[in-house]
Amino acid sequence: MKIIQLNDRVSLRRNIEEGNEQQLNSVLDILSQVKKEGDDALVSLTEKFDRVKLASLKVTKEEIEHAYKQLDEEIISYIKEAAVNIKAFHERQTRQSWFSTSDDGTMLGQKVTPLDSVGVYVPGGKAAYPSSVLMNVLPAKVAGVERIVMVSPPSKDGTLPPGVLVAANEVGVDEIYKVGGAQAVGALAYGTESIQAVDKIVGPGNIYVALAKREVFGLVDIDMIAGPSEIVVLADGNANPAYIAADLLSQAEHDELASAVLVTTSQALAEKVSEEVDRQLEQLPRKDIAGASIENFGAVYVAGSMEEAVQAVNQLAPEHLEIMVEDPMALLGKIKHAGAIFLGPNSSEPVGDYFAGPNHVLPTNGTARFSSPLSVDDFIKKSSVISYSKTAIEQNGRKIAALARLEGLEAHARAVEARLEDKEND
Ligand SMILES: NC(=O)c1ccc[n+]([C@@H]2O[C@H](COP(=O)([O-])OP(=O)(O)OC[C@H]3O[C@@H](n4cnc5c(N)ncnc54)[C@H](O)[C@@H]3O)[C@@H](O)[C@H]2O)c1
Ligand SMILES: N[C@H](CO)Cc1c[nH]c[nH+]1
Ligand SMILES: [Zn+2]
Repeated sequence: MKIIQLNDRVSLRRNIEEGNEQQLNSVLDILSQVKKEGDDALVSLTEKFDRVKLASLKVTKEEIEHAYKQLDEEIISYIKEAAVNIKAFHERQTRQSWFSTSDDGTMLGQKVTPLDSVGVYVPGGKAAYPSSVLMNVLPAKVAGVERIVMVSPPSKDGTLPPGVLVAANEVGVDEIYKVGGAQAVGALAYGTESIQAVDKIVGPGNIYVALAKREVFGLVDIDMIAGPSEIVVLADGNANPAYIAADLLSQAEHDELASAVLVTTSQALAEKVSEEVDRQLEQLPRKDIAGASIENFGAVYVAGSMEEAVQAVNQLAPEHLEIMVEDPMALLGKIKHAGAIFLGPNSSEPVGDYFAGPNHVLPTNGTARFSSPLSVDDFIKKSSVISYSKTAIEQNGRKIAALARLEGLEAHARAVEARLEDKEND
């Protein structure tokens, strides 16, 4: 792993979310096929990209029952326990409608309503992600979304992985379809004969999924464009190099484009972690992927002071930040930009990926500067409520009419004045 003396130009930005021209053209072509040909396009595109000819897109009850038989009781119980933790965390995020009344009889408020329908994309190319089913569906459930549709690309035998199906069934997904990539996003946005369109599409995916989500945004809402995983570890000289190397590799194994970075005040620790990464990498089953990620987007930065190190972390604004210093709580207040912050030696990043409760769908590529983890807020919307009394309109009607005329909007002014002049308005 490269060891670099820190200067002020650290960045995780990888300019990958734009895609190249060929990828964008391919996505536009796929979306237009789905719009024109509906289910026929979904079947032929699945044959082309996933190499499977589907007899039907919808997952049946029998397929879900079969999935339960393929998994050990023990792992099913862990999926259930993770779901309990994730649900409990997200229940603390719920918002209530509120209304307030003033002496003149005015009532103002904010009405909170869950979205009617949501489509959840679960990636299925390089790995199966039952954890992403829980993380995307549970906040929608807690928000009260009525219809939750899941899509995921089928494996070569035309099925979805058992863990994905069991997780979906455990958290109450209403409909599951075996379709992935840009074509799945198109189906959720435009609707086809079998898949009714939804109001919002959430969930991570590869570049084709990301570009398709960006393209249909406006017709439907989207959560974010979640890019490849990122981890930054902030450590002092006393941190455990083996733990740090293991945690860096945990994210590197996601993707050749994932990034894993250590920022430390200790040259000695930098050297030990670099050696540990090389040693542990050799023992990993996905060492090709993790190795490419470490080679291209891995780095160890050595800072002159903890202050300088914290500044670098805020500049990186990583998806995941682990703080491995003597007193991590003392540094927490100084961290401004990070999707999820893991404190102390036992809070390894995968604790958050699977089990603790907070969401693992997080802002990437520096977007933690202005955005937040997926949450219940992503699945609700707010309507403002205004109720003016006779007293309130009499006291304020002329002011409102004047403000309308300032904008040259006579009809606005007259609409309000109609109430003031109406003798029957008692
Ligand atoms: N941020 C998170 O929370 C999170 C969680 C899990 C996974 N991920 C990320 O999601 C991504 C998953 O990517 P993936 O590829 O494994 O699965 P995916 O399901 O996103 O993509 C697979 C689909 O891509 C389409 N595709 C493949 N090649 C294509 C081509 N040449 N032209 C058009 N379409 C094509 C196919 O339809 C295929 O079904 C990874 O980057 C992973 O790191 C992120
Ligand atoms: N670390 C990923 C988000 O960057 C989420 C995940 C799913 N499974 C394992 N990890
Ligand atoms: Zn992960």
